[in-house]
Amino acid sequence: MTTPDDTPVLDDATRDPEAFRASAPIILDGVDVGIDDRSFRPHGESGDTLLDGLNPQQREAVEYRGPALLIVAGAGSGKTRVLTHRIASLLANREAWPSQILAITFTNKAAAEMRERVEALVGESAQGMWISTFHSACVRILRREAENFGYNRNFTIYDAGDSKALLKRIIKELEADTFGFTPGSAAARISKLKNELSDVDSFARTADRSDPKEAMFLEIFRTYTRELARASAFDFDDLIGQTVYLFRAFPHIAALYQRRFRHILVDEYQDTNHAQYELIHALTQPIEPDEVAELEAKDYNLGKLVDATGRVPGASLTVVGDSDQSIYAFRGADIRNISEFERDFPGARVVLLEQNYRSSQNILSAANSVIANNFDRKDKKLWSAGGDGEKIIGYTGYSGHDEAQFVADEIEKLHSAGVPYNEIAVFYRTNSQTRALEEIFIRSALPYRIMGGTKFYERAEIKDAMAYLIAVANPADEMALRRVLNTPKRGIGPATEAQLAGYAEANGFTFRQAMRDAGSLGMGPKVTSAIVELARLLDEGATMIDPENPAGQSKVSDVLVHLLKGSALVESLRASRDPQNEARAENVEELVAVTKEFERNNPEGGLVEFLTEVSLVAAADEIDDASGTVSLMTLHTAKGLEYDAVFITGVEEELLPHRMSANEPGGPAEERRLFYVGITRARKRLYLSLAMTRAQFGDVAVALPSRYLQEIPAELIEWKQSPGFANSRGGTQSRALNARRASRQPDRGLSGAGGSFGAKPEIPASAWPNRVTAQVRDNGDLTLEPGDRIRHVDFGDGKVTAVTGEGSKRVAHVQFEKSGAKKLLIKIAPIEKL
Ligand SMILES: Nc1ncnc2c1ncn2[C@@H]1O[C@H](COP(=O)(O)OP(=O)(O)OP(=O)(O)O)[C@@H](O)[C@H]1O
Ligand SMILES: [Mg+2]
Repeated sequence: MTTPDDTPVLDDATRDPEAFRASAPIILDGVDVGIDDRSFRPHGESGDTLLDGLNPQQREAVEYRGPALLIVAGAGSGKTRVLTHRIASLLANREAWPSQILAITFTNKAAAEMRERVEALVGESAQGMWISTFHSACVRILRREAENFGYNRNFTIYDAGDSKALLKRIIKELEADTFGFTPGSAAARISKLKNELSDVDSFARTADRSDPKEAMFLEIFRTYTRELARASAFDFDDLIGQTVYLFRAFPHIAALYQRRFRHILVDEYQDTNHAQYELIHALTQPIEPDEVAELEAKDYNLGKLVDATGRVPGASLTVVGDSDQSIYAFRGADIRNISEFERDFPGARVVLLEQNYRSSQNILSAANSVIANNFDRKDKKLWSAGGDGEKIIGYTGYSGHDEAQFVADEIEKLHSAGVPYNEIAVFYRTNSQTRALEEIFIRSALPYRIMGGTKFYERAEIKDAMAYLIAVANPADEMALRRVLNTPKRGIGPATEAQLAGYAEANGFTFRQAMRDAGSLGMGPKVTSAIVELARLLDEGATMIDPENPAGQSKVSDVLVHLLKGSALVESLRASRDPQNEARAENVEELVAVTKEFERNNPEGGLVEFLTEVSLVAAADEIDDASGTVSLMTLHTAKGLEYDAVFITGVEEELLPHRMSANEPGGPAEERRLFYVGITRARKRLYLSLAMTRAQFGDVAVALPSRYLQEIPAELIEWKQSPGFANSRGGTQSRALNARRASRQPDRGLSGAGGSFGAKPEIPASAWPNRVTAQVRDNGDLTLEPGDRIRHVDFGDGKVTAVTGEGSKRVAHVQFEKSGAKKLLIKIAPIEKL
């Protein structure tokens, strides 16, 4: 493994600084930033041609040179494209070294794509740029600087599953479940605090300790923090939070990065949380004159970066975003980061983009009319010069399987008409919806891939094999050690494990040291030798990756194979004769193939780099456009992507909006943005589908059309099979009937399209114009009169101006404070009287 050089090599004076307007970069780690004139050679493209094919606003954004630029625009208006061209233009005009650029994307895949596009525009010079996610950028900084604040550079990264596993143990030990804590709830709360940059000490200062539940939470948080530190591990949120902490605590380290990155660009800025905001803020700070003097004394060689006033100005910051696509509030994302940008970065230029280049007008009109229902937003309308295009296709299945069959049939039609599979995507709100889709797709022999479903790396056997690698890379990682201790079975039971832990605790040892020393614990000879053998195997692995090893460092695949052989992990799976274990054994072998592929792609990368890469794969990263398969993913994963044809399935109440969001403040509005994100992924064809009954939450339940469907003008949708049953002959009754029939005759799944419930009732498409009455609730005989004040879950507070109609058709005319005048069907509107 190559260890990046930890001493910053400062400006290299042999370079001709006159060739560049900006001064030469600091070389932070030899591998990444070893740029010299030879590798900096934009081929052919001059800065001017980079502006071809951009509209005037896009050009303005690409050409702007100044401290801060905010590009706010709707979906598909070229925000990401502008970022790419902006980087290319800085490079092509030789205004910046690649190493002076930091571009933040939402997924590693988006990063790879942006790098490719920049390379296509300016050639190889894109190398040495940092184009990455927040998490990846922070890992690089932390690995380099870890030792400066008491961490080992081989620290482990705990993903969400690891954090929960640790919390599960802690909750058990503290008996915190009696207070109602679950690993999930504790993880969510800790994550939220960390995203607000609140650590355990600051939390302790504000927590109400007289409340036993709060006191217990503090205890959980404290133990969790201690265990992470002991294991030399960071959880996902720490990656950002600890980097911010590092910059605050060590200004001279911050200065290194402030000096290095001259251009910082952030995509999907609407989804940054407070910690990420602070990170960007720290990186764009100027270096003040007194600090400049101090740093010069330390050989920082700030050279030409120092301006006439004696300071190094802050990096130029470009952020792009769309507040209508903010879908991560539940993870602490804060739209205010956009709305307050101008205040936070004085002198910022704001560029608005209006034209959409992605979708046909019908798709955009649907998106516009849906999102217009969110109050508290600036009105903006997406438009396209590409013509109306096809109508949106709607379909109501009798069950999830019927819906899935429709999707599969339509995909086949598209495919025969020449749309490649990889230009087709199917979105859903929750992962549980994939079951029906998968069953039908398998039966129809449709090639598909699920993005971010049960991930390869989440499988138990893969986690086991990975734990061996982690224990080798980071001997302090106790969770990894405990995981491999008796996997495969070696007769080391929980009592022995506790004995080891106790011994370590009592003697101030690490768990690993206790294992090596197992001989002095007086346990049986068999157990003792099993433990000592395991410790020896792991130590062998550590020697294999030791940079000081005279025989040279081994490849990751060799280390893995050595560990697998030594532990007999695969062998024991094979020996069990359980066919599932055979599949597990194959998965572990697949992991060996993964390490080999990693070696091909990263000839310089070692074990730590491999582990980092694995822990940072996000759902969307699994997408492989070249693979010729239909992509299935959640709406959250779909952000930033585009496809010729898009299916949004399960457009039903309870799913979209999701039932969990219904009572959250801002929940339904956030769900609407999610739907908006889904709609705006489609270039040419959009399909919206739902089912009358859905097997969900362990039950077959009647499903109701989503309230959002009503928000799309009827003329934009052509219903192949309409959900207009509520208004057709027989009214709601026939629908209830269907539902009852459904529950008597459970969905037989593979019995075929619509076959589950016998003959399909004919529902005239003309029934749709009356459209769905999305029965969010039943307000019974709620009385309302002009003058009454009400609160609507989406529209906020308003005053009733008139009431018309009778019985269940009574309509309230309401003047909302923020969202204007609306008419609401009193029986079902999500309102309460104030
Ligand atoms: N001026 C232009 N001429 C032609 N095509 C363009 C232009 N600007 C953008 N596009 C294309 O339009 C599509 C959408 O652009 P892009 O992905 O950059 O939009 P976005 O604003 O980032 O969208 P989202 O909000 O969904 O992330 C892309 O295929 C892009 O190549
Ligand atoms: Mg984008």
